[in-house]
Amino acid sequence: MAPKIDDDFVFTISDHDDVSGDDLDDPAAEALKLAGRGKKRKYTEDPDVNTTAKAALTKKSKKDKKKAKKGKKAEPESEEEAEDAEFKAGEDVEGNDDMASDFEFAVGDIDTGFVEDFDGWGNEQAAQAHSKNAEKKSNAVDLDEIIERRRNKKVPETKVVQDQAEDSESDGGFEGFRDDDDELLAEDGFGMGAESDEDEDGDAVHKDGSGAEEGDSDAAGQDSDGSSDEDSIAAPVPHPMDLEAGHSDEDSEREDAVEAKKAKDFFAPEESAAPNNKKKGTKSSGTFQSMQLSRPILKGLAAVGYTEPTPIQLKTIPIALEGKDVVGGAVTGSGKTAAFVIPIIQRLLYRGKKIPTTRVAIFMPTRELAVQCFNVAKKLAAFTDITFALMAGGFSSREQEAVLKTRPDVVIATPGRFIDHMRNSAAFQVDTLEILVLDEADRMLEEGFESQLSEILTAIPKSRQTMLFSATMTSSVDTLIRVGMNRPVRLLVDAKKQTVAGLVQEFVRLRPGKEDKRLAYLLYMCEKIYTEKVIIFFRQKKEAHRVRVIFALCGLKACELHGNMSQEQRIQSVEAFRSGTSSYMLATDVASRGLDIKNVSTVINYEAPQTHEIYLHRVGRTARAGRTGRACTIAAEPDRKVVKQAVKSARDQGAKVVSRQVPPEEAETWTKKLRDMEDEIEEVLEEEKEERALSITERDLKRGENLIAHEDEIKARPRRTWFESEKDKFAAKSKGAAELNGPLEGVKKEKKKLSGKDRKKMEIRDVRTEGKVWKKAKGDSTAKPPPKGKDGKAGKPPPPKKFGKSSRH
Ligand SMILES: Nc1ncnc2c1ncn2[C@@H]1O[C@H](COP(=O)(O)OP(=O)(O)OP(=O)(O)O)[C@@H](O)[C@H]1O
Repeated sequence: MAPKIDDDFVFTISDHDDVSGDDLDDPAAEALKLAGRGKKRKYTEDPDVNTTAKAALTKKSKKDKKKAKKGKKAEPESEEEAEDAEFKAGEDVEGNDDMASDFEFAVGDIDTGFVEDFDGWGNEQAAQAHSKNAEKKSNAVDLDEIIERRRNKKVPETKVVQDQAEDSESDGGFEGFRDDDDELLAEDGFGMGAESDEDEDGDAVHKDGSGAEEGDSDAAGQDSDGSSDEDSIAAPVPHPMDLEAGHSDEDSEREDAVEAKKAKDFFAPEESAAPNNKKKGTKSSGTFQSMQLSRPILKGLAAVGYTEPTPIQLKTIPIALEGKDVVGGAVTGSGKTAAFVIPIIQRLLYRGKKIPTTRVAIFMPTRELAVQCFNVAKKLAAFTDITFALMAGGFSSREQEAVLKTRPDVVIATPGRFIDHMRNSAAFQVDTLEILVLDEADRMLEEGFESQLSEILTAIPKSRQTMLFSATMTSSVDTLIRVGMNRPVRLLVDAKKQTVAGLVQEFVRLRPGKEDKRLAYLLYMCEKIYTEKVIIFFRQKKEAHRVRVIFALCGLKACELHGNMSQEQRIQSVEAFRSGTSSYMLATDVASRGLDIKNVSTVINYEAPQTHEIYLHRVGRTARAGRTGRACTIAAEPDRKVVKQAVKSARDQGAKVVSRQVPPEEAETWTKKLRDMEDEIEEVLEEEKEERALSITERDLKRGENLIAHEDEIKARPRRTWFESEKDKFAAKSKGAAELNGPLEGVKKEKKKLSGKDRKKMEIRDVRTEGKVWKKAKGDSTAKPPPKGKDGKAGKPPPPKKFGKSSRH
């Protein structure tokens, strides 16, 4: 795989990066090239592309930074520093990734031991490590600093904005959340009467499928600089259900019957799966104590405050303890992580200890989730001798390699980094794996991860135990078969209740013609109603960033979380939000799954997500673990279908659904404020862009210097191999995003065959050009270099691998 850094992102409609498409064969040469073109990049860099200057600047003092700005060379202060920066430069070059490729964390930075306030992140040390100072150091461009500087410079102009904010507060006063704001929704989910003229119009528009795909600009990798108000309008998109036009009820009934037959053959019946458990009767089997868990585990559970198992834990643990394959589904925040971690720990207590062996691999789709799971697992196993390793992108490969040498019992990984180690870390053998877990499994089985999973599944033993979990677990047998499971037991808890009981779902309707009020609505709600622990989801990174600027100008404390940020920035953001330093987290769907932050009071969908599944994951960030919470979706006409689905499913389970009205005068006030702020917003964005370009130039310069100084050493290093080229990865991401977000504009409404062009694209993706492979044990088929051609260059690559279909099926 090409850059090691973003191989494992959850790609949203907005997470397509600008990729060069170049496979970098020679890191040193490429770095020198980069250094040489530093100046050019200054003008070509997208401002939204992350602040990659961190690597060179990480170890630099602020003084150095200023010097560099004046055009002076920034000398490393010590040999160690030079070596460190040089090493990072080398890593960066391999990745060639302007999206945060150049900063790596030591695992120790986030492996924070034990904290009192357990929230899955275990991040007290992280908080220290990423104190304000550290934040300044790592953020090449500090948005708050820019705004502060501007404030100091232009006191009178800023005062206008502040005065207006004060006015609005005194006008309306702080209302907080009032129940009388709510009114029960009508069937269409908009609370306005399903039969009104406007609704009919709206439907007509939707049925026509008219409307441009504005929101998809990122998906096409065209995240242009020119933000406009229009960008904030949710892009009308054809709903995936529309695309299945032509499917009659009869067809789907037939399909259901076929699927039911397949399921009957594929899954083991749940009742017979855990006979021991059944015999015990419900009362005694309702506790952790009755599950025959060992004392160290019970102590671990007590330490984290888990007194009673949640329903999914109650169902899963006894079956998983028997070594059976499991497909588990339960609503968000219902404790799925512990449901697979507890039986793993219990089983490992009885492992042979003479030869340390890596026996378990747990896969997560994002780095944050890998970190989160790592911390939960360590906490639960605190009273055992079981060892864990975190192998997520964005952290130091070398540190991970060192940990792998100790053969940790459990490896918690993102697939991309796992493959990287499979190929390049001599110490890492995967043929000893006995248990495989895919968390957020439906996502992991989507196309973006297909080729990665394929490679992993062909390399690990077929005789393993396999467990799959997700809140929106697919039950498509055809999909599950690809994982090579052995008569899995399907454990669904509250499968029909797709959201938790404590969640109130709220919808704000953007009537036709008022779409440009979206941001005004958001600001009104954030200033007056939802003021603490609010996650706001955006479809586009660019929009999330722009709104962050606006929030900062309005004095609302916000942080961002999306794929344009380095790993360090992402962790800082989550920490700032968790600790309350930031009241609002402006995120893309990179944060929609799994993230477990305590006491998130509200999730706001700035634009409705494009599928019901994504809606469920997003709103699942609040009302977790039996708590209450609100989800508020600003929805326009094109979102009608997703809103309808959400309302229907909420009603079916008797959950509260309300409609919120934004007072027109408030919307007007904010619209005017935003209009007045327009110039300033653009200026801040421009200033930020300039600072970023400067930082990138500095970094490239520094990289070039380091490479010249350490050229021999760098060239002497063995070359790493990557799973996919940038192009391959981009193609896979596009497919993943299409799967996640629904098809793009122009996709025909009926299921279509692959065009020649599409087929070619897929072939290109599958036929990967691999570099030289090194350091791998004999007999490892994945490590064989491609045969050389006549000219001595790498010859035809091996044929693409298929999913590891088990012979058991
Ligand atoms: N038995 C338990 N008792 C009390 N709290 C628990 C228990 N099990 C899990 N929790 C808490 O519930 C919260 C949600 O757990 P977890 O993150 O595993 O949910 P999830 O089902 O994986 O959610 P998602 O679908 O969003 O990934 C966590 O804060 C966790 O600490």
